Amino acid sequence: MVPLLTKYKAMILTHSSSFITHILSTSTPASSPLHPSPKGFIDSILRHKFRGYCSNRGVMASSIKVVQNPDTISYLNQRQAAEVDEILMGPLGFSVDQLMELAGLSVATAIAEVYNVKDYNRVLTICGPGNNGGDGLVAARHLYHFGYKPFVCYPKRTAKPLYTGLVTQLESLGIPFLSVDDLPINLSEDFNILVDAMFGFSFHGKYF
Ligand SMILES: NC(=O)C1=CN([C@@H]2O[C@H](COP(=O)(O)OP(=O)(O)OC[C@H]3O[C@@H](n4cnc5c(N)ncnc54)[C@H](OP(=O)(O)O)[C@@H]3O)[C@@H](O)[C@H]2O)[C@H](O)CC1
Repeated sequence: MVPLLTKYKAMILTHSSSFITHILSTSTPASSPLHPSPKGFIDSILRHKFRGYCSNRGVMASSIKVVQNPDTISYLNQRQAAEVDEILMGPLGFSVDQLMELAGLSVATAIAEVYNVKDYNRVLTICGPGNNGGDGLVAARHLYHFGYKPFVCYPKRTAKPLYTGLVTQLESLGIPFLSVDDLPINLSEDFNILVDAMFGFSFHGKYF
């Protein structure tokens, strides 16, 4: 299961998200065709698009390197992920909401490809206060449209229109918002899938 998730993490990173999707179920998911080589996809973006762009325009991005292991898994660290976003939102002209929509849709698509909606229906998305949390709100909306039963825990909200709009869209679909106190101690009792959208590359402090 871990390699699958890591592959998707790599794929999702190409859409500027450092999302990690955690699957709580212990049973093995049904296999399904994966996107051909996420590693190749991310390599091609980083090597050709960004580096090509940067060498043309003199923008420094040479510090972006894809770390690969022999099992064709690619990783970006925190700084590299932030650097990809800076390029996307700077010289390449993508907007935050455009990237957020792609990130959330990528997460929902990855889940739908690996975990069939019949056996893995109840999805809890835990959303943090920043853009990573916004990615999670978008993912919950797409999961609903894919036939899943999403639940959202969004304890620290922001009043910015981008986020209030995402919340309104979820409320209009009747997607339940749960407080932290509503959550069971053992999440796997109530949910099949947990989407961790708490923090992305702006996390500071220590992991524990
Ligand atoms: N171009 C973009 O920025 C896009 C990014 N995308 C995704 O968003 C994240 C990065 O989003 P960002 O808003 O910069 O930050 P985070 O979501 O990682 O979190 C910032 C908030 O988290 C709080 N924070 C950080 N560390 C802690 C901590 N240890 N304890 C409590 N709270 C913490 C932080 O609070 P501050 O008080 O420090 O301000 C912020 O509120 C990126 O990874 C992508 O996944 C989108 O895809 C769209 C484009």
